[in-house]
Amino acid sequence: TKVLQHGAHRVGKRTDAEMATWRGYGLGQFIHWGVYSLFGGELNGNYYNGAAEWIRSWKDMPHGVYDSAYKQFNPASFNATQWAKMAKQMGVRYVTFTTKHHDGFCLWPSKYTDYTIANSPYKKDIVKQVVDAYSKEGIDVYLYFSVMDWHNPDWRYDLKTKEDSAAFERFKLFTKNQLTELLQQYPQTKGLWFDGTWDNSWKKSGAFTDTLEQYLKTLHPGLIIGSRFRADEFGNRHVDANGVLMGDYEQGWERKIPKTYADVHGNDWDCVMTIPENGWGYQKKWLGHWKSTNEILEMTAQCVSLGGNFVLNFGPRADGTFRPEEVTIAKEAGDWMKINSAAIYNCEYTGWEKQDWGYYTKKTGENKVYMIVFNVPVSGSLKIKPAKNTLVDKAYLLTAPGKNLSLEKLDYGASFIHVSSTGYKQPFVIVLETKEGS
Ligand SMILES: C[C@@H]1N[C@@H](C#Cc2ccccc2)[C@H](O)[C@@H]1O
Repeated sequence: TKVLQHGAHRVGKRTDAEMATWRGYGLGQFIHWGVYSLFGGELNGNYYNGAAEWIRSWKDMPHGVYDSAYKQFNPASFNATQWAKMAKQMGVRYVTFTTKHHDGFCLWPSKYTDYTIANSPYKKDIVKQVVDAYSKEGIDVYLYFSVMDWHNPDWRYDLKTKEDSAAFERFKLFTKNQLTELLQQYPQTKGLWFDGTWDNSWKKSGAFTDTLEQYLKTLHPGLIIGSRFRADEFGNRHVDANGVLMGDYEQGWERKIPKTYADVHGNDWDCVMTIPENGWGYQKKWLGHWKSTNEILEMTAQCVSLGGNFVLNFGPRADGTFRPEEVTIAKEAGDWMKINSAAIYNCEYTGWEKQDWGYYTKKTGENKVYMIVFNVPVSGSLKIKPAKNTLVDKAYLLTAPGKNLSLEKLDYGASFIHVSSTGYKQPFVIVLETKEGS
């Protein structure tokens, strides 16, 4: 292993209370909202075929048109309390909200640029309203912050000249100042979700990213920052030159979910996911397939079964309203969570052999394993194979705790649980009460 000055400063998971809370969230919400929401992926009747929040980078989008659009940003229907109540009803336990995306527009009245909500017709501090409303509903708030800032003239993709370096020094100070004001003005914030850190300029600033992360954590003890923030002194991101994760959790699962537990390398992690195939900001047209509630519930179960959290993105319209599809998904997912959240909240990876019917989760610190069943075979026989030295005492539907299901012992430590083979409209949960033994 190499001796690194600016690699990971901890091997293994954080063991403090704040991180234990994060680990148990299970389900979260992402919200992408900003100037890009005004366009919804469209300009003059033509549709941008990329992610709508990247429309400023579209060759058909004159930068002047985009950069003056904030003068139309005036979300008359924005109601942070309604957003927070929709999220509460859905059963999310944390929200990640865009304070500033790649375009550089700040949804808080930053002192360090004029390109902020304070100079829009709306004027009011959106970040404050979101932080206050979600915190009031008991939902923890994390602030998304894009380091890459297309609006700031000192931003550089690479550092090739002395001028580049001089400009980027100014940019690094600007970034530190903005992060300081976010943490000081919104102290309820539990963590920062960084993005736009993939360019050479940032990869060449490993020492700075290390110092800045330590500064932010001193300013805000317990702060949670994922692996997308740092670079080590060799420009490695996420994991340092010794292969050790830099950050409090693995933050690479964007629109993808690990297949096996081995894929997460024993780290904490979350998956952030769009409802359409791609696109985080509001899109007038959802291109291609978009996920049903049952697909979203399956992704949630899959993530929790592998020790992670699932974070679903919503892209409100410029006026502050959500698409009907998003409202429906939040309601339907929430109705399922109301009945079944015991199998999602404060649950972890069981280590039991994965079966085709669905996913196992395990309540942290309890002798309870949950089967979240998505695929009942035509036989109606659900095979289970508990981990070594684990016996199943009894099995019952989460919704019918008093009625034990029949457990038929098989060879090799396996058993069948027999259920009806038809009539399921949505996933259901079976509780296995376990004890040690062979
Ligand atoms: C959380 C998501 N990260 C951002 C991105 C990206 C990206 C950048 C380069 C190549 C592919 C995807 C998206 O705009 C959204 O904010």
